[in-house]
Amino acid sequence: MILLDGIKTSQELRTEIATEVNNIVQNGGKRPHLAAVLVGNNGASVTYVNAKIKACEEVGFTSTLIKLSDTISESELLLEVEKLNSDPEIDGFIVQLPLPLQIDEKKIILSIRPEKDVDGFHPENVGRMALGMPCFIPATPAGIIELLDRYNIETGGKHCVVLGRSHIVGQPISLLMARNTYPGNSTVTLCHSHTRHLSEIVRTADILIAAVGRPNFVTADMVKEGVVVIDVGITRVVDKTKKSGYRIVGDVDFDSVSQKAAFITPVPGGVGPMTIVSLLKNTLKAARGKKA
Ligand SMILES: NC(=O)C1=CN([C@@H]2O[C@H](COP(=O)(O)OP(=O)(O)OC[C@H]3O[C@@H](n4cnc5c(N)ncnc54)[C@H](OP(=O)(O)O)[C@@H]3O)[C@@H](O)[C@H]2O)C=CC1
Ligand SMILES: Nc1nc(=O)c2c([nH]1)NC[C@@H]1CN(c3ccc(C(=O)N[C@@H](CCC(=O)O)C(=O)O)cc3)C=[N+]21
Repeated sequence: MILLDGIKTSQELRTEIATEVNNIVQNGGKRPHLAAVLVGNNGASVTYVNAKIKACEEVGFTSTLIKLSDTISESELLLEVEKLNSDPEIDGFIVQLPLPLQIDEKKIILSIRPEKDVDGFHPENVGRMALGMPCFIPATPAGIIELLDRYNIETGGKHCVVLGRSHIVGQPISLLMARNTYPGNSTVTLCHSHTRHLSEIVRTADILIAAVGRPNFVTADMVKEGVVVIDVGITRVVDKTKKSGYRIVGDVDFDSVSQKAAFITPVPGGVGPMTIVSLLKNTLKAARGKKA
């Protein structure tokens, strides 16, 4: 079994990005600038946004964190987005999801300028991705593709089973695995809560991408020998032995599944760090795009 090490791989990528930032600055260019909007103080969201800001500092980006109250109205948040849209200093920005119930996420996503939409959530970017046109690919699927690529994992002609059809993970990774470039050219089956005979389908997977958000959902009896396993799931479970009071559990029962897998991502330390570095890559691309 080979561990798909997201910490090591993302560190390599961060070093590459930092080198490019240095080149830009030495040639008189401006540092890429990412802004993140955080509404409220949901524990996981605070952790992720802080991790994104820290990653920006590491590669030499400028970053701005905009913290807003969870009682903010939709129109107030739309105004914040508009400010970022029209601020020439900002190359790209994200609005951390989920948002409070009084705010319609779709409206917010639609209001983001596609050229600054480094999350790749705007319909223009989603449509472009589906058509294989230049776009921002959402960070989590982009990170998975990068990991497969860096470990030279064969994907052509393989059966890739995706668990979960969310717009931020399951749906885009299904499209990417099916497209006609490497990594891709897989035969994709997309499963969700209405899928029948899910275990039987998973057992036929050469590549399994799990994004359901249910701890230890995939067990060893459900996978075949030699499977490549990408575990996207992140669930916090109470653990009093930890200083934080919780530990993070993936969608895959790592201890048993890793005994049958050829490659597997750990949780934490797999897809998560790749997501963050992919956001940096998108921001670098946004910064470059403006010059062209
Ligand atoms: N590592 C990273 O960078 C990231 C990790 N995550 C994590 O990935 C997980 C998934 O997140 P996200 O994609 O936002 O998921 P959502 O919660 O939006 O969607 C979950 C999907 O799983 C499906 N599902 C749920 N239960 C079952 C079941 N019993 N059988 C089959 N399908 C099921 C749902 O089906 P249906 O559509 O029918 O409801 C849905 O499509 C979470 O743990 C999240 O924290 C998310 C983003 C990034
Ligand atoms: N607009 C928006 N864009 C997102 O990209 C987005 C979002 N909203 N909302 C939530 C999900 C989730 N997500 C993660 C990012 C990093 C880790 C990550 O770094 N995970 C670490 C562990 C972090 C921890 O300690 O909790 C790891 O897996 O090693 C996890 C999850 C981005 N998302």
